[in-house]
Amino acid sequence: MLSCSGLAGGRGATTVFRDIDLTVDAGSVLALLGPNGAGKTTLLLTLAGLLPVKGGTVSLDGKPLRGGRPNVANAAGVVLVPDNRCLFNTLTVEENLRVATRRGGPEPKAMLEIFPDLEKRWSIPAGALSGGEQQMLALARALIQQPKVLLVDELSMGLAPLVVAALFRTVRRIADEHGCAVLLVEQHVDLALGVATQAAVLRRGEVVLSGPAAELAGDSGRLEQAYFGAPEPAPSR
Ligand SMILES: Nc1ncnc2c1ncn2[C@@H]1O[C@H](COP(=O)(O)OP(=O)(O)OP(=O)(O)O)[C@@H](O)[C@H]1O
Repeated sequence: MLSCSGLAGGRGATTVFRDIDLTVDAGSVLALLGPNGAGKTTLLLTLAGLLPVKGGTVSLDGKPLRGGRPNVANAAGVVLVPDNRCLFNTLTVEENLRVATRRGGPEPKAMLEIFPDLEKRWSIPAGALSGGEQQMLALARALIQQPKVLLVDELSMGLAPLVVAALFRTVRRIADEHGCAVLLVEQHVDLALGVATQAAVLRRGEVVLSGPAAELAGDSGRLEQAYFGAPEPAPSR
């Protein structure tokens, strides 16, 4: 459903990633892994239209998606859950959802089906929620927009592993039940591979390893090498 080919992007005059070929099918989760500074967030922001495309193409359902236009990407069904959540902290849970509703789309209450824990927090400001609840709200605010493609950046940041595991199960449910193509940027490699269909490792702006998530989960050696590069040869005496 979402694919990019030969994609290059970056910040200002700096190219951060290049030659990226990725496809995420409807109903599947692609875990985008890699060390700090590899370019994962920059790639997500580019797919969301928040940073310009410097080369290559992005397409959605086979149709080209013009780069550098967040409103165009969003209207086409690409929705970003940013790593800092970007909630309206002084608005209530319900109000945060209401500002994201679409004409003819679901009402805020419909989100309780998949996020039942938000019900007891319905009328309090988003800024007063726990980190896990805020992340639920950020996901619910994305889901209410009926995304075709969900771009999720470091859902786990600052959260306890048990909370992260529950959130990841919800992400998988969103892919399964809503048919979204999900691109999940994550540092918790094991948790991400546990819910992903496919995975790719980005290092220094290039995809250095990709394949079925279950296959990569069982091959820590290849993953480690993709993260850190080939070991230096031992110095000869
Ligand atoms: N606002 C910015 N202005 C200029 N360069 C930036 C900016 N943000 C990030 N960069 C640079 O872009 C490169 C890729 O950063 P990016 O945040 O995309 O990596 P990442 O893989 O998401 O890493 P992390 O896991 O640490 O968030 C890095 O070299 C970083 O220094």
